[in-house]
Amino acid sequence: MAQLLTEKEIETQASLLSGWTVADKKLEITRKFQDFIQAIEFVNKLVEPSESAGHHPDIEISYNRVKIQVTTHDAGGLTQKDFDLAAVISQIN
Ligand SMILES: C[C@H](O)[C@H](O)[C@H]1CNC2=NC(N)=NC(=O)C2=N1
Repeated sequence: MAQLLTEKEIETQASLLSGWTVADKKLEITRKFQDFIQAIEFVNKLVEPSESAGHHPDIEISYNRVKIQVTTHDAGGLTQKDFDLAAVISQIN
């Protein structure tokens, strides 16, 4: 099982992620798109990297907004897997 990160490690790594917040042991970002179709197109782009990583975000879609939360459920908090996936998601438009 992936190792939980320390508070210091979380703080350091979160500072490198633009637009993400840390709350309740999760990384979170909300992206806003032109419309529902573009929001769904973005969500579909999350499939491949998530499957490749074997690590999957929690996704909430509200019309043109997509809220993404990443945490390691198996470990009960934030691990390196979460920051790695968040960095990949940050590159997707
Ligand atoms: C067996 C499978 O690899 C695990 O259940 C994976 C699947 N995807 C996952 N995704 C996330 N975000 N957290 C996990 O703990 C997790 N576990």
